[in-house]
Amino acid sequence: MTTASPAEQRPAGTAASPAGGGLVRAVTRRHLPKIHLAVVLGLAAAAAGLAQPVLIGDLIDAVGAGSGLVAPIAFVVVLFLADAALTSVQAYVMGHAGESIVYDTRTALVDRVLGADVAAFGKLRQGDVFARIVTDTSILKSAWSQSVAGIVVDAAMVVGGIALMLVLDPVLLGVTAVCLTASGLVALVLAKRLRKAAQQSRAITGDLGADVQRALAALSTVKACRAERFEGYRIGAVALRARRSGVRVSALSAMLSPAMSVGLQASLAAVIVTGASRVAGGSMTAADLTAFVMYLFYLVSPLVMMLLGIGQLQQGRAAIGRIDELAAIEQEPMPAAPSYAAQPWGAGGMAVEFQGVRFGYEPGEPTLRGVSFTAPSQGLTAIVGPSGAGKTTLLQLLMRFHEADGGRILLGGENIARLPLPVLRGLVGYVQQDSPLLRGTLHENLLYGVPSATADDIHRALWLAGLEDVVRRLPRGLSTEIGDSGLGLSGGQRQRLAIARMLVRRPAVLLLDEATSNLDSESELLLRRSVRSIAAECTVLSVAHRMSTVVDADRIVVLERGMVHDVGTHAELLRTSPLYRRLAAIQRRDGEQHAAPVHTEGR
Ligand SMILES: Nc1ncnc2c1ncn2[C@@H]1O[C@H](COP(=O)(O)OP(=O)(O)OP(=O)(O)O)[C@@H](O)[C@H]1O
Repeated sequence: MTTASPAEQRPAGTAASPAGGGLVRAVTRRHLPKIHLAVVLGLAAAAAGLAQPVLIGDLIDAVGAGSGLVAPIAFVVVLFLADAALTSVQAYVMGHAGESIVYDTRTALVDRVLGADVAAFGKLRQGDVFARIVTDTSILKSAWSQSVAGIVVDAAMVVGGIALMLVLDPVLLGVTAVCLTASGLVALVLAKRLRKAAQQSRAITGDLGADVQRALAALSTVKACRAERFEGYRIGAVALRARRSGVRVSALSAMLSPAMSVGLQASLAAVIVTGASRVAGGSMTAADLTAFVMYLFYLVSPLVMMLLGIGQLQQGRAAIGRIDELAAIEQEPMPAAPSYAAQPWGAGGMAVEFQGVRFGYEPGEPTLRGVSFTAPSQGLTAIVGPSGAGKTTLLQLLMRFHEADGGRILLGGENIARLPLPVLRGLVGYVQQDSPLLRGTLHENLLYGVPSATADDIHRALWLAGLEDVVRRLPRGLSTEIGDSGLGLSGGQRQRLAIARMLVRRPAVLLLDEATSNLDSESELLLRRSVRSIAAECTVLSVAHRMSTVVDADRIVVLERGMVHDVGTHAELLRTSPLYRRLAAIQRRDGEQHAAPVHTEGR
């Protein structure tokens, strides 16, 4: 086993991917060459487009003068073709850049979320996180990369067009400018509102994702409580808010381009009337008027596109804000190159020692108030106590999901605060309450996180967890598919599979959190045997729910209100610990009615 020094560990809040500076900006910077190429291609296409009215004006002059038409026609055709080719290549390059930005942002965001500090992640709504990773990032393509490049090209087209119109006839340009300025101001106001509406819409979409995820994650509970309609109405209400805000965004977007079109149509009417009188008065040629009107038409598309692009950019900025916010989530301290080699089978366990450990989830509200006890390097140590005593919290501190506020936790004599996280989590296996199984085969579940595990590792883990016979009886064996949450397996089988999955990793210490809460008597007996076998191989620290599992333990730690009350064997504690006797009595009384947990609701 090699370990990295704390200095090599990445401090919380900083990571390989930038958080504070804005993830999207950093990712976009990586793809700037492609965006620049797209802009250059777009500008070349714009130049080809802008030259067309001049050449068509020349063609009209040539027709009027009766001179040769072959060269002017050839120029116009070449420009048309060049314009079309440049535009399509530009669209492809831009699309490629957009997809690459979306891909890089998604993968970086997933890394940030997977590497997040457990407490920081716990404060987020999972559906909203999902919406940010999947939906908000998809907006980046159209609303960020494409619109930025599009705006640059369209703006160049507009500026170029206006310059050429100025050369052709400044008076007509003045008439055009008055009409366009009025509609431009309206468009700017609309764009501002659009940004606000888009921000709201993105936030409501996040709420919707969070609510749908909440209902789906607890579908059985929803059905058991006959709350389908309630959830339907609740989600429907958020969906209605999403619809309303989406409609508002669509309405504002829809008003943007007509606002400009009205200005253009008014300009066109004014230019034709003014231009016709200037041609009649001899101060302008018919060819110049034709070219001017063509420029006006040429301006329509880039102007409208530019305004649409600004609208999209506003929507994109709302998404970028949400993405950057998620990317800034606090990170666990991970070494740059995690290193851990699994223990060989039979290598034995590691002693776990809590020395005056203090911890509170909230400041001023201590959950653990100086916990001290030792779990020897082999055998089963059970932790019992009333509900809310802090049993699960103890295990989570040992996994370093949270950092202790005071005291030390030693693993094999080493302070776990000094162990790199991958090493610590390689040494300690944690089977939490309702350990989720993953959609896929039994085999995939067992190999989860340890693709290098051998067939021997798997068989030994299955044997220790008492699952060998169960798997042998399945027609498809380890290739049997299990659904989300392990649908298709009994509660006991699910739990033992979760334990086997941890055992494949060959941990030195196995933490079982209320691993027998779901089991019937037969499954529980099987599991008790398994735990005994496992305890012969490594340290087992088990938050026990039932007296029957505690009776076997080599050592029982009785926890109450965040403090160790007593430590001993079952027989010793029955003699010496009033609290333990009381817990046992409650369990016995309940057990006569039905097999119930060993803990009581806090006192
Ligand atoms: N993420 C959290 N944020 C804030 N408080 C928490 C959090 N998790 C647990 N607590 C609180 O910490 C206390 C100890 O919780 P813990 O889950 O460790 O108790 P426990 O002994 O395992 O209880 P049980 O037997 O009911 O599972 C409880 O008062 C609980 O409400």
